[in-house]
Amino acid sequence: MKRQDYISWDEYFMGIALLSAMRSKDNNSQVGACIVSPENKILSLGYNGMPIGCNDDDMPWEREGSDLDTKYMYVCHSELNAILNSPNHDLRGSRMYVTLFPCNECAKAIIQSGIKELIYLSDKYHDTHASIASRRMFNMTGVKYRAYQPTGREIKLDV
Ligand SMILES: O=c1[nH]c(=O)n([C@H]2C[C@H](O)[C@@H](COP(=O)(O)O)O2)cc1CO
Ligand SMILES: [Zn+2]
Repeated sequence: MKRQDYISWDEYFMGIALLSAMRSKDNNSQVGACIVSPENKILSLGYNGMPIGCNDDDMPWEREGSDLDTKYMYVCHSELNAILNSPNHDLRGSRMYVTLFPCNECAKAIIQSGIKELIYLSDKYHDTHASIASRRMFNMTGVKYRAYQPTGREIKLDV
């Protein structure tokens, strides 16, 4: 009989999204994304970070202050990074695992790239206009979205 204690596809890909998030330099929100084909092959990964060539040590990571001195002006969201990192750029019909529900800007990129399903972990900005706008666009365009169902399984990495 086959082994029964294996992790599901959802646990596998959300786990990889969480691992990707651990690369983030953001001290408040670490976000990771994993894009997967209908055949369950990983197409791309991303996490929130500064654009390539912008030195992490020279960029602001603050949340407050004058616009130009906050991270928001510069940081590239995990979802956009995952979309832009995909080698062949054909994401039609794929699904995205992301550790935080996407903002409206990422929602636009998700829709335009043909991603058809979104599985998210945290929804901590559920009531913000950005999240409301994302849901509005997903509903209109038929992009399915669902909250990841935690299994309670602890996955420990000791490397
Ligand atoms: O969908 C998202 N994807 C994503 O990568 N981010 C990033 C941008 C910032 O680095 C951080 C949000 O910062 P904060 O939670 O401190 O406002 O998370 C934020 C969102 C949603 O706000
Ligand atoms: Zn975003």
